[in-house]
Amino acid sequence: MRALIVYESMFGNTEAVAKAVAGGMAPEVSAKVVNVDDAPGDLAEFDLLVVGGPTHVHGMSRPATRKSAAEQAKDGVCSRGGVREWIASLKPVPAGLLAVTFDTRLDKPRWLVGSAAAGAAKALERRHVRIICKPESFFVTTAEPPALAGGERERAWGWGTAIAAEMTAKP
Ligand SMILES: Cc1cc2nc3c(=O)[nH]c(=O)nc-3n(C[C@H](O)[C@H](O)[C@H](O)COP(=O)(O)O)c2cc1C
Repeated sequence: MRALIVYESMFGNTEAVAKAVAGGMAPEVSAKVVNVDDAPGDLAEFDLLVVGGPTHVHGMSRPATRKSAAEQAKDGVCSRGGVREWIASLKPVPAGLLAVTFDTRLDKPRWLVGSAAAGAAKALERRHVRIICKPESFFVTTAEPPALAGGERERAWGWGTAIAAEMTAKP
């Protein structure tokens, strides 16, 4: 079973979550973790797609919000592109491809701060990809630059383990 984990990250937190999710999926699911800037357009070799991005202005990032993040990131950003644009650029996806989405965001009610993962799930569904569990959020602090909140790396690892168990469960 093969998974592709595509992440977008400005300050490194979503990247850290993506790597923890991959760690949690092993060894049942072999996960390839790629920055959205290097993400392939052909998904034929994968059974599961995991897409993660930072929440910007209540949803997936846009060029203007990434520019704003880049101005705050003293050491430069991890990603130049965004998952919104990558999903839109996908060629027809292989039939039967499954997906899950996650984001990083502030630890406040979703109605207040939004969720990039919810937007990414909807965008993938529009591309006829089946979402197999509800979008998940991992929390960052309000520090500058933001950092993963305590315990979130471990929670991401556990989320990866749960998804791998779901994928490999016998019917
Ligand atoms: C331009 C901008 C807009 C943001 N808007 C939101 C928001 O609407 N809701 C939220 O919870 N966090 C918001 N944040 C905080 C980001 O979610 C946070 O920077 C991100 O999760 C960090 O992940 P990264 O290190 O992978 O970039 C915003 C951050 C930036 C730079």
